[in-house]
Amino acid sequence: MNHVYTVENKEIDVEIKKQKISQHFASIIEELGLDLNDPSIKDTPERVAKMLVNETCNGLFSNPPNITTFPLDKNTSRELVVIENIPFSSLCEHHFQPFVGTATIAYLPNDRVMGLSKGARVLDYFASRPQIQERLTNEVAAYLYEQLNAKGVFVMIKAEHFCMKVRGVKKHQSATITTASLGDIDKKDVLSSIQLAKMK
Ligand SMILES: Nc1nc2c(ncn2[C@@H]2O[C@H](COP(=O)(O)OP(=O)(O)OP(=O)(O)O)[C@@H](O)[C@H]2O)c(=O)[nH]1
Ligand SMILES: [Zn+2]
Repeated sequence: MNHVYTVENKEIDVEIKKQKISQHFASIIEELGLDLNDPSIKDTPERVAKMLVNETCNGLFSNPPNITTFPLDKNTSRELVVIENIPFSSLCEHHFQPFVGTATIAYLPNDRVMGLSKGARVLDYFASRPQIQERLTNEVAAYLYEQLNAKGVFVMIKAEHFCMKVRGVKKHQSATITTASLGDIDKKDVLSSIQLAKMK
């Protein structure tokens, strides 16, 4: 297996990255006064490094997914496509605590439609890096807008931040909603589509 990836023209050896992060995290554990020889803790530096590189920060060490698209023919709707309630988790760059929620992705096709799963793949890719929610919202919208050659793209994210739940202000119930609209799309049309679909 090749462990060297080229991201934005930079070669990254993820195995070396994991080793270095593991060493740094071992220092943090030691500094906290915990026993690195404890059988339950001894592999924690490696576990944390593996989690960061392979999972929660993997978007820093990999390239964005390819988007499968299909040409629009004369029998295919050219109207708004809305994919709602896509769950995700990401990492707040201020405290390295998770933020967790759902996204709604909508686009107005131009000449192609997107494979439906690809919106969720793009969300997961950009979510896998430390950041703020506003940037995540905009990155997902910008990537889809460019890749789909869409008339317009709208992304809405609703998330709970653990940095606000388990520490700091400790506001367990609050959620943050962020939106990004690019091109020719009216967020009111997206929201009324969602409302219409809920009507019995
Ligand atoms: N805009 C934005 N702010 C965020 C996000 N995630 C965390 N924050 C905020 O970033 C701010 C960092 O503030 P600081 O004052 O530097 O950090 P702090 O002293 O730990 O702040 P408290 O969380 O209030 O204890 C906090 O208000 C967080 O709630 C995000 O996704 N978007
Ligand atoms: Zn946060």
